[in-house]
Amino acid sequence: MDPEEEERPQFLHSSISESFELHYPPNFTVFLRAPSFMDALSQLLSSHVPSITQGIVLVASLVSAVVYLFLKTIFSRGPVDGNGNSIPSGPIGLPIVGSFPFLTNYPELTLDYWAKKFGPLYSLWLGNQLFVIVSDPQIVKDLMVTNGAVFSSRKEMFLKSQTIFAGRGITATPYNDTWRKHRRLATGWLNSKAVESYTNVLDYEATILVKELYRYGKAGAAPINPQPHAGRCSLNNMLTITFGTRTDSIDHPLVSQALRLSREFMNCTGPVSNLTDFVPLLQRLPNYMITRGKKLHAGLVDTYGGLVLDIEKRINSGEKVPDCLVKSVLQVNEEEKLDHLDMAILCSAFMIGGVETTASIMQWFSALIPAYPEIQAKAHAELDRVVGRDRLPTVEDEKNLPYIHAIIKEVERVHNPFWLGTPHVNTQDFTYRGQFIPKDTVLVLNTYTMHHDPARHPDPFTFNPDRYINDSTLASESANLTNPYERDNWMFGVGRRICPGMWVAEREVFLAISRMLWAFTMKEIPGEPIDLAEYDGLSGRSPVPFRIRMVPRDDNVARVLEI
Ligand code: HEM
Repeated sequence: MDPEEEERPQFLHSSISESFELHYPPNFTVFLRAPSFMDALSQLLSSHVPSITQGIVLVASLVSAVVYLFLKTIFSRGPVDGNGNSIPSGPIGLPIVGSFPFLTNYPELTLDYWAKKFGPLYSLWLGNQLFVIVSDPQIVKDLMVTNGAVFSSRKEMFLKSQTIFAGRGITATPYNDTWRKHRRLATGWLNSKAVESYTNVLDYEATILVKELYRYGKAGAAPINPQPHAGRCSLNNMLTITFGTRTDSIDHPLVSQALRLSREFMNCTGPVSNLTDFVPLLQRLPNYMITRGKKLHAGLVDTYGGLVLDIEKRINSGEKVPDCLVKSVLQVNEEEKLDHLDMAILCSAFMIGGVETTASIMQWFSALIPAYPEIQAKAHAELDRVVGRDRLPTVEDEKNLPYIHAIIKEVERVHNPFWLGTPHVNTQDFTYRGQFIPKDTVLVLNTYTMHHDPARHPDPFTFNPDRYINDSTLASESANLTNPYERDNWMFGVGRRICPGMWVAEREVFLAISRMLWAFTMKEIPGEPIDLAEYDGLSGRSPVPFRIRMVPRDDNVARVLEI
């Protein structure tokens, strides 16, 4: 490692960047450490830019930077309201692309750095789009909950909303009647009462998960990567709820197909990751990201639209089809007036929103926990006391397992799959504490900063489940606390767009994690360190592949699992 780099504090400002008077974040050091402008440019193009077209735009923007620095002293950085209140302060950014080049790798670190510099409400430009970054629970509540009628829309992003979801899909639709209809249909299948009706499915899949980990890990004798197994567990839950079907092994073709589609979605649609979304010119030029978006759209419609057609055919031929989202929506379709594409995209939103997310928490748990034998020992003691060794933990046990509950909350705090949530948009001009937020601003929930706030979570970079030991709330209860500083974490978002899948997700994750802990001692493999800093996915994060040893705790495991 470069000794200079070793000594440099993570977020130290470079004197060169200071002299440019721009607010360069840490990943701008790619320029500062390069021997020449051309080297820097080629590094930028190779490491940060997904297509040549975007590269050309970046070159143009760099060449005009000098002119811009001069002009910026003449022009203000954003609009003002009728009373002269201006938009929140923030980094100046580059011409044309704004702050985009600083946000491509680990955007949460850059946004956290700027939150410390500009405060809990700051703005930045990406291309022609204004963003406001919110990093304080009270401000989040004031804007996105108390003023939820204003701050609950979505920006129709070119790639995610228009290309991949074709203007449909609950996650990406603006705050309008189409969204209300899709949200009503979704919550009908995801509310707490509905979850009770299919908890047996979640229970079954969690048991299968543990059996598979036992079998593929050869009862602790062989190293295992738990990721595909966690992925299939989440996938089967969503397949059953949505289509009344499931896969029978990780080798089933639908497993790789569904996980590939979810991963590609996560890689194409980070809230701040596509220059194509913010530079209209790029939307008219041949562009690698557009090709990927179109291919992904076709893949989703083929796969999930195909499953919808299959159910429709079976119903029409008089076959008995298990209860599921698609069946119930088809039955009321006369009045709901959803066409085939609507159905395909609604189902895609379930399969994307409900698979990589819960699987990600199980994966981060499996990647983290081997490094903490003392935490596992405490969890084992609690499980043995409350559940014993003759059965698996069940949903009914959860309230009596505060330490397991706390471990899960702590994993979610340190490894939220969505550091930047799914951004909201305001449908009216709004002035908050003397700062102007014009209509159509994109609001990003900066959960990385909030989850690492030392005032709320002392010693925030330490994995310490004890910090949640007295918090018995479910995620849905915690999200409704009057004092937003007491909320457990911000993983499920906020306000009227809060994740409608949180009841099913929480139950699914509890069953999987409590059973893994009940069955195994999870161990690191000597010489195979697990990388917790790197991750896959721009919008939803999962750990990069790793292997561990999952050693059955005793002979009761095989007996109870009937292996
Ligand atoms: C650990 C698991 C999960 C996490 C971390 C998660 C996170 C999120 C987040 C951050 C949002 C955006 C909220 C906002 O706009 O403020 C969201 C929305 C959504 N989630 Fe989840 N989610 C999870 C599981 C699920 C599951 C199991 C489903 C089931 C289908 C689901 C379905 C949805 C849908 C449909 C939306 C769109 C809501 C809307 O725009 O109105 N999610 N989720």
